[in-house]
Amino acid sequence: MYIAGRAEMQLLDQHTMREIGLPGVVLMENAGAAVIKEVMKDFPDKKTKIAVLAGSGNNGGDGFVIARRLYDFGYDVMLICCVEEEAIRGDARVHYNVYKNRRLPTEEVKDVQLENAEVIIDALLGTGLTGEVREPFYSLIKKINSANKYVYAVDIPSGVNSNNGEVLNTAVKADKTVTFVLPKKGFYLQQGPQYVGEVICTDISVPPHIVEELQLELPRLLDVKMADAALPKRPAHGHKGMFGHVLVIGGCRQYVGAPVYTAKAAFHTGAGLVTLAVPESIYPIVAPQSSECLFIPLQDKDGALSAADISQVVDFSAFQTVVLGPGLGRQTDGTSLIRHVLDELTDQTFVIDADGLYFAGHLLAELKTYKGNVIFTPHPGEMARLAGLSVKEVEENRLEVAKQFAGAHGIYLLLKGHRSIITTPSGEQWINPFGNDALGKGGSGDVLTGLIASFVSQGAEVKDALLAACYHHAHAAEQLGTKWSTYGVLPLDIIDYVRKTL
Ligand SMILES: NC(=O)C1=CN([C@@H]2O[C@H](COP(=O)(O)OP(=O)(O)OC[C@H]3O[C@@H](n4cnc5c(N)ncnc54)[C@H](O)[C@@H]3O)[C@@H](O)[C@H]2O)[C@@H](O)CC1
Ligand SMILES: [K+]
Repeated sequence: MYIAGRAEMQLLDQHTMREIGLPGVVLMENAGAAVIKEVMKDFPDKKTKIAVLAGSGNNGGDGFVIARRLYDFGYDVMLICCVEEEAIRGDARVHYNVYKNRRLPTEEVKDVQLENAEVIIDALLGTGLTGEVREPFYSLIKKINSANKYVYAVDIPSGVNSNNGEVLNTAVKADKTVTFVLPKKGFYLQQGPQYVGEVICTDISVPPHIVEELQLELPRLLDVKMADAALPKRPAHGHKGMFGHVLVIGGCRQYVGAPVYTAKAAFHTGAGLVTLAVPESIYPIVAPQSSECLFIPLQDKDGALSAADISQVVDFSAFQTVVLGPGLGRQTDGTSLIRHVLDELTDQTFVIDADGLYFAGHLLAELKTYKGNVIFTPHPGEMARLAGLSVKEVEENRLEVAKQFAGAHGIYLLLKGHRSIITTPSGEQWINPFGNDALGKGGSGDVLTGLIASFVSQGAEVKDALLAACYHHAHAAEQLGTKWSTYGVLPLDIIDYVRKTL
């Protein structure tokens, strides 16, 4: 499914109204009907007291439809029209008039008693929000959030920017957001995820194929079906040679576990063979922890990898996927190391992670001319460094920064963080809506890198490997977080869960 921002939603709505000829008031009626369908499913008892708060724009217009239809189904409704009648215009005014012509009751804003309601429906502000939330909405949103009731957001929680998820001063904290046509980008960016609750995307008769017709380049939402289709297929007659050989280069005296997590994640999820190339001083510690792997101890200098001997010691032609970076540290001459590796690679997929990215920033031109696929997996801090931006700038423009960087340097980019973004060199993008704080722990990223390498080695296209890896990594965190708690899930638990549920 695609996700859209304000301008794209306006394009889709306008196209449906102007080119197709379906009037806006019909779309609004459908939008209201879609919301009450959800409410009636969740609260079948008609005695439920429901407060609908409506603003002046089309989001408010949806609110008038919702209140009318809930009355007609026999619910105990309180419509609070939060603006002066004269401010309501266009399609919203049509539905306001319909509501009034039906002689249905409205309540004054000053009399709002949300304590009496069991359910609150927020139809104050939708995709038309600009700037900080102003009065009277600011105070109303505060009231909604402190009322401690079940809250539905109509299209988007009021106060959340639909383009980038920014919440400037306040926003409704919804339990469920019933959104129209497509989920909004803001649900998955910046503060947005903290406000949307469960997202239900509904059809209001805007034809879904017009995204392609209008040639809109929209990011997509990663879903289970996509992740399933993206998993590499394993023929029953497959042998270890068919499932690929992953090389993991990394580790230093300080970070012994990181390369182990990457290697285990790769091997335990189907790679045929995994070799760990680590500094020889930590080899005696690493080897007993990962006896399923092959080893190449490399020269080291003060407990970190020395680049000097890698070309002589490693036969790179044996590997389908090379990972560089987990636990590498910054004491090594990482730039030379990457250069040596690049000299030896022919067309293997090259995954650069963690401190590998610290050095890779100096070699973007060389990486661009490399024949094989290159994958970068930065977190926002690493992304900021690579792109020459602040973390704030990255976080405020995650989709744009990722697209620009991947395109300019010809790499596949996984921009990590809550709601990771996958970008191909040609600019296709997916947002991963799964995952939780169980992944907020050292080692999680190393596991994710191992999953990516594993799936590439088993024959998945790079984009598919990224989709499958992100989904399974995040899904494991959600499942284990529910089964236990998000406090105690460890990187090895993630590997074990993915291993058992692929
Ligand atoms: N035909 C359409 O365009 C459809 C639109 N729909 C609804 O319409 C919404 C978009 O409608 P609009 O574009 O009219 O915009 P909104 O209804 O989201 O907001 C516009 C109104 O909010 C006020 N406003 C904007 N920023 C504010 C701020 N920071 N503080 C206080 N007030 C502020 C504006 O003055 C204006 O009155 C969608 O989110 C959706 O709910 C649906 O009814 C489906 C069809
Ligand atoms: K809203």
